[in-house]
Amino acid sequence: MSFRATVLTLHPEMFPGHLGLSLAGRAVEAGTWSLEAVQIRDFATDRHRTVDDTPAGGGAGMVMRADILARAIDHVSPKGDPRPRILMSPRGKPLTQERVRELAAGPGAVILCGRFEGVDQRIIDARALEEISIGDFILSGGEPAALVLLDAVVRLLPGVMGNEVSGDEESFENGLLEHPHYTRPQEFEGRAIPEVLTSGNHAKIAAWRREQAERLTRARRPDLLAAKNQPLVK
Ligand SMILES: C[S@@+](CC[C@H](N)C(=O)[O-])C[C@H]1O[C@@H](n2cnc3c(N)ncnc32)[C@H](O)[C@@H]1O
Repeated sequence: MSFRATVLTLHPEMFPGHLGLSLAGRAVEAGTWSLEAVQIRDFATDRHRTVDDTPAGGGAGMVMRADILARAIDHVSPKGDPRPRILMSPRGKPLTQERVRELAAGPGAVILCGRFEGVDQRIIDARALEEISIGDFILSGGEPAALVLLDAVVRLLPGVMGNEVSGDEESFENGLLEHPHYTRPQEFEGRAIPEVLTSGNHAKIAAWRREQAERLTRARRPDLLAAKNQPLVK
């Protein structure tokens, strides 16, 4: 089963972007996944292909209209489509590697990219859109966020990554940041590769890596350790 991504956007020319290159691009050619970028303006009803209007209650900017978005969503994802419908949104749940893994195991995703001030709340409610954020900052549009989400998902699809093992050892996969990496030359500007890594002792190397991962996580992301060790209190 191949992963099917449909992106609703005012800028379809931004896709596939970097996802047309390298491993992700080759995986499209191999039929592992597909990407369709659909112009939201094609679902407008007036001559000027208007998709937005002024905010109810006043204020700056424009809001994307629920009726136009509904037509677009229903066209690309009719009733019965099993794919989750996602809205890229700074108000959404932060994207995690766990959610990325779930999406990669599913049939695909329909992704709506906001622009302007965002979208009318009623389309979020009426089509049960899952709001996902890629971080606590504001982009000018959802397109780069959709590319980030799809990049993270596509590299996990079967056969996409050359070395399948590396996926399991990466940051976040076990609740820790990854240990540091080294490669040749043995010495760089007076800095040597830590001795243990050239010892050939695999148990010692594994222990050192684990220790480094824990040290880094404690220093930089204590929230990850806390989330891993403490059961959720409901
Ligand atoms: C200028 S932003 C709108 C910001 C909105 N007025 C707010 O304050 O929450 C336009 C669009 O960019 C996308 N976007 C911006 N920041 C994002 C983020 N951190 N994660 C995901 N999408 C984002 C969303 O699709 C959003 O509708």
